Amino acid sequence: MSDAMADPVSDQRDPTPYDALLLLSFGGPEGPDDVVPFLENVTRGRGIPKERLKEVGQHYFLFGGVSPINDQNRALLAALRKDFADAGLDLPVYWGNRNWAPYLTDTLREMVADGHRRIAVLATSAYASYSGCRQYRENLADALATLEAEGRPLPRVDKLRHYFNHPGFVRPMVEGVLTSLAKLDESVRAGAHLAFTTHSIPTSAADASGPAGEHGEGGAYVRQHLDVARLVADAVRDETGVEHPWELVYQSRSGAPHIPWLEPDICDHLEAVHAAGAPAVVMVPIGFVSDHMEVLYDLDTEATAKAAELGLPVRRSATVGDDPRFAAAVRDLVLERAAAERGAAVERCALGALGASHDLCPAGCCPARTARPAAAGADSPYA
Ligand SMILES: CC1=C(CCC(=O)O)c2cc3nc(cc4[nH]c(cc5[nH]c(cc1n2)c(C)c5CCC(=O)O)c(CCC(=O)O)c4C)C(CCC(=O)O)=C3C
Ligand SMILES: [Fe+2]
Repeated sequence: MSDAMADPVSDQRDPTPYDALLLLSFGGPEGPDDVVPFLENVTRGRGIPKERLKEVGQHYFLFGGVSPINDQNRALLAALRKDFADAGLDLPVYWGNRNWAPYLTDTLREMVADGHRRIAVLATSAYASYSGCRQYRENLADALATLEAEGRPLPRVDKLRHYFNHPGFVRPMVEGVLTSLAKLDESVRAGAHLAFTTHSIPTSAADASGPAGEHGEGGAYVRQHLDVARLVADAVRDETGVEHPWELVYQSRSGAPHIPWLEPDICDHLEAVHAAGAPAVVMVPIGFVSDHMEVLYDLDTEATAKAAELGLPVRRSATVGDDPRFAAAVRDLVLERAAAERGAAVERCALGALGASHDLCPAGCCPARTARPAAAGADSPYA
């Protein structure tokens, strides 16, 4: 691995002003009876067609009604606690979800009861966009509003910056691609294409993602993913000496068919590169932090079946999950933000062309279709 990929986690350990870290995630069902209520939570007020919901419910039932995402977050929680303890960083870590137990509001209430008032928040989404950033901020505002209505003291919550280009996020993915390439038959390995995938979102949401006017078509969402794809592809080339053709493609589209979403879809892409003579493909889910249902169903089940039908050898590379380098990156992000909040000089660690993302989302960043209160940004109604 090149020096530029070296891990620059600082050796300092002062989390002041933070007194706790909250791991904020999506949540998922843990048994067949959870599936429908979970989907109702996810889609409340979002106008997703009934047919799509039935179909997505089937994805979960295929796996016994259990999403792997909660166990993956439990593993990440353990990895964070171990990393912090090993580094001598004394900062308790809690976990709460947007759509399933443990619910964010319950966790935040517990944190306040435990005396925490200044909370750093890590969302399990590395990129800008309404779904990956502002929606989590809206959930934080909702939770704060509930605590306020209950007459409890309100903590201050600071969402840590987007970490798509942090080496602790990028480097494990590079290794994942190398592992997947090694598993391909030697006869097809050198010619293998890399298909970087992320969640499709409406093109209007992509165009509006990030601070208004700072990014062109596709917005911060597409630019950030392109930057990561290029970083991973370049690092793989440096390691193997082979220039693998690559493209950024999309998966998990929902919503009404007449509304444009980001394309091409991974399955259409597999067809296209197969027709163009690609001997094999490695699917690289750079848009996700763990191998949850969108990876397990949309890539490992659906896209893999499509490839089999085409006779195209495919592999799917691992997401970062609970990789210790990712846990160390989270520590780095906490300490970086803590120093910034204290007014101290900070060294921000970021690879690629875009630089480190902002700490505080500016007003109107990643706008919602209908404006709602969002915490942890310049337009937050909370301190
Ligand atoms: C950008 C993005 C991420 C990545 C960032 C992040 O991680 O936050 C993400 C993650 C996830 N999405 C997930 C599940 C679902 N997403 C849905 C619906 C939607 N996602 C969207 C976007 C994203 N989603 C959008 C624009 C919609 C349309 C409705 C709307 O505008 O809100 C639906 C409804 C059915 C359907 O339409 O598919 C489900 C069930 C799970 C859990 C998986 C598990 O259980 O293991 C995870 C991690
Ligand atoms: Fe989603």
